[in-house]
Amino acid sequence: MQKIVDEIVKWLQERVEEAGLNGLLVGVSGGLDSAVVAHLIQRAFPDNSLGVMLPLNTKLRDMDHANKVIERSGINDVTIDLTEPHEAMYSSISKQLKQGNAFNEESDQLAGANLRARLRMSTLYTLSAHYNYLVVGTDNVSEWYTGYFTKYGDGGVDILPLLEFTKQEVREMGEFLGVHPDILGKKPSADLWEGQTDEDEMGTTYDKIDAYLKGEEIPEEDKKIIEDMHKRTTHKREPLPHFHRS
Ligand SMILES: Nc1ncnc2c1ncn2[C@@H]1O[C@H](COP(=O)(O)OP(=O)(O)OC[C@H]2O[C@@H]([n+]3cccc(C(=O)O)c3)[C@H](O)[C@@H]2O)[C@@H](O)[C@H]1O
Ligand SMILES: Nc1ncnc2c1ncn2[C@@H]1O[C@H](COP(=O)(O)OP(=O)(O)OP(=O)(O)O)[C@@H](O)[C@H]1O
Ligand SMILES: [Mg+2]
Repeated sequence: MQKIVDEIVKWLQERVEEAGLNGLLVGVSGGLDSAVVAHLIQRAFPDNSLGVMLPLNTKLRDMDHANKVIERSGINDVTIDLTEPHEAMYSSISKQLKQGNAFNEESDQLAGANLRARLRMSTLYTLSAHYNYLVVGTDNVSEWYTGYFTKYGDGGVDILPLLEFTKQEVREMGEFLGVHPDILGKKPSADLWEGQTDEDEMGTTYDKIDAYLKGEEIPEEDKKIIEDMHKRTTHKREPLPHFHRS
């Protein structure tokens, strides 16, 4: 694990040098993926890395976990509360839709949820321009393959150090880096709505996705869910379709 960590740290340093910028930042949620990235970028740039906490009706437990990440990694930090901006933007869009089309709490849950991820992205890029830092993404291969991220939200980043690692490998890296056991053991969640967990929403588990990606046999129904997700989200992984002049 030491070798992989050293290689990622060097790769991060090279990306910053190549870009001619000063350092790196990441959104710290209190979840595992961003915890691992926070530790890695702190190692790459001890004085020029930033963990950004962006609560949005965030539960105390997750704030506590995010603070543990900041403490244990030793990364510089900033907190910007997005609860009010999200409420203002969501209700304003809803009000200005034509009558009868206004957002409905239930059916537009996903629209409001994805707006959270995109507000976080906008905030990270505002800080990125201020500090001259690259925005580091946290996607692992399991999320990437299934497209389980918001296009231009948490998927809107500059570089992806964990893209070739499964969720289980990210957990092992977290153990090695000294991520708090409460974070290593908790259920992955996008926290886009109350009680959301990745595995409930997807209808399959990271263990099954990881096994599928390693070419192992998994139950037919899980295989179908994974393949359907992959197909439906192809557009998120491809270059933008554009019209070709004849
Ligand atoms: N074929 C196509 N070609 C080009 N573009 C296409 C398209 N189909 C849809 N689109 C566009 O894509 C949009 C839908 O994609 P998107 O906006 O991403 O939304 P969508 O994939 O519907 O939802 C995002 C999913 O990622 C999950 N998520 C989000 C954020 C963080 C995490 C986490 O793990 O932390 C998880 C979230 O819970 C949800 O299940 C459509 O509104 C449309 O604009
Ligand atoms: N409250 C938050 N503050 C700052 N960044 C956030 C917040 N919520 C989500 N993010 C960003 O969005 C990314 C995607 O969330 P995701 O849930 O996939 O990762 P995670 O929370 O780090 O790990 P896990 O998947 O185990 O919950 C996070 O890694 C983080 O960079
Ligand atoms: Mg999470």
